[in-house]
Amino acid sequence: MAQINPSILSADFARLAEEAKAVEGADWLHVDVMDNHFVPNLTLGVPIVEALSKATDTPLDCHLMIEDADRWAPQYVEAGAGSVTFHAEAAAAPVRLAREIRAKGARASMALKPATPIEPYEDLLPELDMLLIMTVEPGFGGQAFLDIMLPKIRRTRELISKHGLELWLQVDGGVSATTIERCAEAGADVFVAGSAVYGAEDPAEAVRALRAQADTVTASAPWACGH
Ligand SMILES: O=C(CO)[C@H](O)[C@H](O)COP(=O)(O)O
Repeated sequence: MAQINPSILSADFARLAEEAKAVEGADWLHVDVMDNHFVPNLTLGVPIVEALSKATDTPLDCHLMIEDADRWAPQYVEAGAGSVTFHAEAAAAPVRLAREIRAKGARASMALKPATPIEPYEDLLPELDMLLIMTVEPGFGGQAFLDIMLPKIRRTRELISKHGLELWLQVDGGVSATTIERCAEAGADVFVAGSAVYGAEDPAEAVRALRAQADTVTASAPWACGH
């Protein structure tokens, strides 16, 4: 089954609790943490994640687009995140960090910017619960999907299969009704969607429609693990 994670980057930040409730039924709520250093945008931090985790039953999938991930990521687990994604480009000790996130009780995930290849990280995959392939340059919602990322998604799926891992493969950026099937065909099974969900008249229905569309592909994929 495909998972759809609405990105609150496209929500109304003055009504975050209501916006979180508007997508209950989604698998996870994707929370974009940006520090204006790793990416040229600034969003939210630990106190808001803590408040959001109390405001919704949907588990939080925190995507840290921040420098010094080794220092900050564990604090997002303590704030209530069920999954914490750090960037490979921002972590000094990714293995130690993934182990620390898992030891604190959350799923550990690592993200790759578009220009970062997967191959140097092959041996780290067993340390992770999810790998995030960015399909836009991180920093802003509403950007056009980068088709040139499809081969990387395909190669990552092959590595996951080769090692027999139950690693989730997430894509983030420009995911919509127009692009989700291409991502699923390439091997993604977790889809972050910001503007395609929060820009819709009925965000909960947009989540259902995207999931159904992705499932037309993932349901018959040899690697689908039914999570
Ligand atoms: O991480 C992100 C940007 O860095 C966002 O999650 C992503 O861009 C979602 O927005 P959209 O679906 O509108 O592209």
